Amino acid sequence: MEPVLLYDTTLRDGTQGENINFTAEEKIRIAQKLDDIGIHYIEGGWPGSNPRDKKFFELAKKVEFKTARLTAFGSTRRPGIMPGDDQNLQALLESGTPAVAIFGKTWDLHVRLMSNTQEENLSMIEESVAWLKANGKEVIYDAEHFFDGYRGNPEYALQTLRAAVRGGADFLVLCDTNGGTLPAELAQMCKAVQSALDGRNTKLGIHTHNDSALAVANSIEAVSCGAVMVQGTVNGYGERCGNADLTAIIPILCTKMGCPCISDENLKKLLSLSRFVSETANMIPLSSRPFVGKSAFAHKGGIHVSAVMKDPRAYEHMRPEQVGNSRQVLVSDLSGKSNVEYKAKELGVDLGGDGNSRRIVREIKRMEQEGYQFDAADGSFKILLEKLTEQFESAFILESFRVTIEKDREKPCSAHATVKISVGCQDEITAAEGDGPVSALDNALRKALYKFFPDIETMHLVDFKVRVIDGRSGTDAKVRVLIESRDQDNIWSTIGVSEDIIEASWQALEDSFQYKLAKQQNLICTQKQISA
Ligand SMILES: CC(=O)SCCNC(=O)CCNC(=O)[C@H](O)C(C)(C)COP(=O)(O)OP(=O)(O)OC[C@H]1O[C@@H](n2cnc3c(N)ncnc32)[C@H](O)[C@@H]1OP(=O)(O)O
Ligand SMILES: CC(=O)C(=O)O
Repeated sequence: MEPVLLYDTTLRDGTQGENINFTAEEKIRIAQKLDDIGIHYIEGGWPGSNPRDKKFFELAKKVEFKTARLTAFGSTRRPGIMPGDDQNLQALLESGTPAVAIFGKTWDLHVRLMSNTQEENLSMIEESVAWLKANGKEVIYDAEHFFDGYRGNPEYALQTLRAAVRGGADFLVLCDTNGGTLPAELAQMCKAVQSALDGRNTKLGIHTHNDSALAVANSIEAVSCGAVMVQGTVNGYGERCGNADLTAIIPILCTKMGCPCISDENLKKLLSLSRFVSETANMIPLSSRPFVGKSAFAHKGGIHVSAVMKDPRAYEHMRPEQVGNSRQVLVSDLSGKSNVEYKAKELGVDLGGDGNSRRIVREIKRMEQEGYQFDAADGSFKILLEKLTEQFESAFILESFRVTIEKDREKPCSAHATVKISVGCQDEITAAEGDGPVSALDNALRKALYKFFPDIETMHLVDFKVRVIDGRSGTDAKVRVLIESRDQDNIWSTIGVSEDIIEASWQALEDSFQYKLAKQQNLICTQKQISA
């Protein structure tokens, strides 16, 4: 199969997605990551559109890209003027990139919408491409609405492509702009283009949108039909339902189609690229995203885990490490002993025999029926395993706590907590305030523990989620509290369940501190073992 070139448009079409926004500096950082993974073309933005994209191309002049050709995006000239008089085309030259991409109209309906004539549209395409070529650019011609245009008026759609070929375009990119095309018809139309342009040396590319959830499938289909450039975005960000997701297309090409568009080493950076872009876009990474999502290789069903432990191929279509991901085993009421044994090993807990794992499975199922959800709370699960196998060593014991909330007419609520704990044979009582009751409890407990474990300072609560388990019972319903905590090395989650939200919060909070302190004790033991 001919090598396929990857064309990333995260920084242009990606930013046309709702809530996706990057500063010029962030765009540079993303471009460097894209270059680092081996993307061949990076579309940086539309310099004729806004000052931010203009600034990006100014900043990019100082960046050396290892693999990628930086590309500026724009449209054909406006009707009735010369290309040299068109500000948008001028801006493309000023961006100083080796390659440019321009889009033109393929669909006769759209030509009419512009109150343009079909002849003038053909001239706009040919002259704009020719002018950019005469100015030394590699030109990628995006045939906007190609598939809709071909469906409506195939002869005119082909004429627009021929105009781009006459202008000297290096690539003709067929765009499924509205994302409504199905793979089989897309394949037919790609083949029709190939036979209509037979003998001319223009290479075909594909640019698809995900409105029918088929952007990746359509891109892959086009490659099978001979397209040598695939356009897409990281995480599929883009206008409306998004663009073709490169985090799926790249591994499919590399591992399933015998088309190694990036090296095996670079493929391992895919998850990190995906996370970097979602982090920069301030978007929560989608767990179920194929290949790079947190759940992409997560096994919950007991039957699956039992088989995966014998041979991962049973329920994994590829090795997660190939894309930088890893296998996860989740524990829940759908677990069997295989889940528990796998997870215990991962968490470093010795279960001491088959009988124990069966007993633990029964206990998990009972507790999940009560409202616990262990696949979201590794920290509490580790503590539970240790308790059930009598290995748990409590760093502290709660003697009592008291929480009060005060509301004065004008002022916002204020919360105060008093906590009494014992550590070894010493008692400690502390009081603290907080923005709310859980924050007050957290502050009081932290203060009490600090005297014995100063390292507690490095730990912070980063997320607190409350979910009513069965809302039909009104205010008597049980609540589930999930707390996520972190220190300089780790993130862990803990859980509490009760009819009382403060009690549920305390359970999750206590587990969180116990987990941290056990981790610290383990470290001290390991260090002692090392120095001995
Ligand atoms: C399929 C795609 O994703 S194409 C990319 C779409 N992306 C964007 O639109 C984001 C960036 N866009 C912008 O910043 C602005 O729309 C600009 C600067 C390009 C143009 O702004 P304005 O001049 O105010 O025009 P406006 O956005 O209202 O309309 C677009 C104009 O471009 C014209 N146009 C559309 N496609 C093309 C084309 N391929 N070639 C030439 N002109 C075109 C339209 O006919 C319309 O012209 P009109 O103003 O004479 O009616
Ligand atoms: C060019 C482009 O972004 C499109 O047709 O969707």
